[in-house]
Amino acid sequence: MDKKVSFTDELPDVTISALLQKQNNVVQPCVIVIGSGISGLAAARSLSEASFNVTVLESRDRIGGRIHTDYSFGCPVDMGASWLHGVSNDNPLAPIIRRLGLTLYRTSGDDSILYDHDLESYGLYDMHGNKIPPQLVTQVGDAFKRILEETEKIRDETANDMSVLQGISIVLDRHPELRQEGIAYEVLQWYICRMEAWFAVDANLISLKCWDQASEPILLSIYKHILPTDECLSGGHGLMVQGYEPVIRTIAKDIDIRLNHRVTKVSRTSNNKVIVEVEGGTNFVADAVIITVPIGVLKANLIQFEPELPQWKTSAISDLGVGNENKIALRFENVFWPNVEFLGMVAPTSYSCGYFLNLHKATGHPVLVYMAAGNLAKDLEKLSDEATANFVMLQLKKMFPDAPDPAQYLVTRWGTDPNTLGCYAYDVVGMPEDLYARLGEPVDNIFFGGEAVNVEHQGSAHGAFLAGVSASQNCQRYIFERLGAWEKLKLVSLMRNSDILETGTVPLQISRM
Ligand SMILES: Cc1cc2nc3c(=O)[nH]c(=O)nc-3n(C[C@H](O)[C@H](O)[C@H](O)COP(=O)(O)OP(=O)(O)OC[C@H]3O[C@@H](n4cnc5c(N)ncnc54)[C@H](O)[C@@H]3O)c2cc1C
Repeated sequence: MDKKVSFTDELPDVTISALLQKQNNVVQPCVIVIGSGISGLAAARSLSEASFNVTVLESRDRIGGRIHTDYSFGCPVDMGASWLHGVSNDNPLAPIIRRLGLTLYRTSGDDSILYDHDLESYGLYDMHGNKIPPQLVTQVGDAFKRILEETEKIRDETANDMSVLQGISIVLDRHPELRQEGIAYEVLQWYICRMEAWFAVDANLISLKCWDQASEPILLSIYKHILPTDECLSGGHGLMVQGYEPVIRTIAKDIDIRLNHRVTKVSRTSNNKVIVEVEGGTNFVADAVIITVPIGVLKANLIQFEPELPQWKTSAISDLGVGNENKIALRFENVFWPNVEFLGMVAPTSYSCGYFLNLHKATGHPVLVYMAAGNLAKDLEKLSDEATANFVMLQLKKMFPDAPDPAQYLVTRWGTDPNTLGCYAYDVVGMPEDLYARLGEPVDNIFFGGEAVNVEHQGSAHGAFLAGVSASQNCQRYIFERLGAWEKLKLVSLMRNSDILETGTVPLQISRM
């Protein structure tokens, strides 16, 4: 990772003793980071290692944001991010995972997302509890692959954008042989449901034109047999067996983090400072600010800017979509389900399909995690936790009529949680293609990090991490350019090597190859 290297070119030619004489008079530059998700923490860590004075302001009473490992079941259960996408040393999170000796359970050895879990490790059922023959699942999967391939042609043919669902519909008109009937149709809906879960939005809302540009690793993953995958992180997808929390704690170590500090306003002053106002009236003054709050929070204008952000920035914020995905985790006293990674229900619409991640297979704990995305995720947030758990149990009982009640359950509400207001960014039909890049552009001494700023890996933990490091580097460069020669020298003399970004030789621990 490119870090701190370019600054030293601008140093004055001095002796160490002269430097030491001057050192005590130099004030370290001060930066505020808003948000203690993985992006904000990565930014803060990188600034701190570069000897900047950094304070993180976090609205919640916990760190981690959309990475949240819950321990109330007596075992770690990730209610936000749970997979490492790209189980390889190229993944920027690999050095931390390796150093902590965390285990990854690889649900897929390749980079696909639709076929990211071996088909033999799925148990698919219809609404009446009948198991779907695996050959049929494979056969419909092959048809779905062809359909996706054909949608690419539609995109190349048409100047105007359309939704992925419209693209699929045109393909099926042109290629009646790819249409599915009866139970095969329901299996196709289940594949669409899985795709929608990845994007966290229904297929009628995803832009056909942009989904490879903005969600490039995702599309390449979908088209793994069709398009080259050289820009994807390789290594497939691995579940964090001990949960993501240790990674968060490691990045956050020794950083000045103020919990329960909800930022309401960011003002730029005429003397190049920023004033960051927190609910309750406290003000923090700094040389720069890095904003890493979720795109949903920015879209809802929960932070006021003085002067207002320029139009190119506000339009990027409003034009990006934000999807939703919720998890409902159920802990049982005993395991009564088969030893597969995923249990899925097929149905006549993708909305009514569903699936459970079987944590027992990966971690040994008797836990199933239901995942709902798009409109279903939104609708579930209208219910109480108890009603949501009941709904999920009804789904489970379609497959296993004798399923007992869970001993405990957990329900997320990422869409209505005011600290998140959505799951992660997606491309809305008909919008410009440079939104992620614009979102990441600084406005003077206001810098932007967060998942939605990463042009290549948005919607991921490693993408958010990289966006934080990148925002920190831009911020450092900005401040460094404005320092006098002695301040520069002081700063460089204090910089230390990163203890978390280092690349070691310890291999990643993968429990399933
Ligand atoms: C259900 C779900 C499943 C996912 N699964 C995966 C997965 O398996 N693998 C993967 O790689 N990625 C996954 N992701 C995506 C991944 O979790 C995110 O991309 C990443 O965690 C985002 O990090 P971030 O730092 O950008 O934002 P966040 O983690 O959201 O951090 C932003 C922080 O800002 C705080 N904040 C908000 N408003 C304010 C305010 N006004 N003042 C101060 N602080 C504020 C928030 O409380 C939060 O702590 C998933 C996400 C969800 C929701």
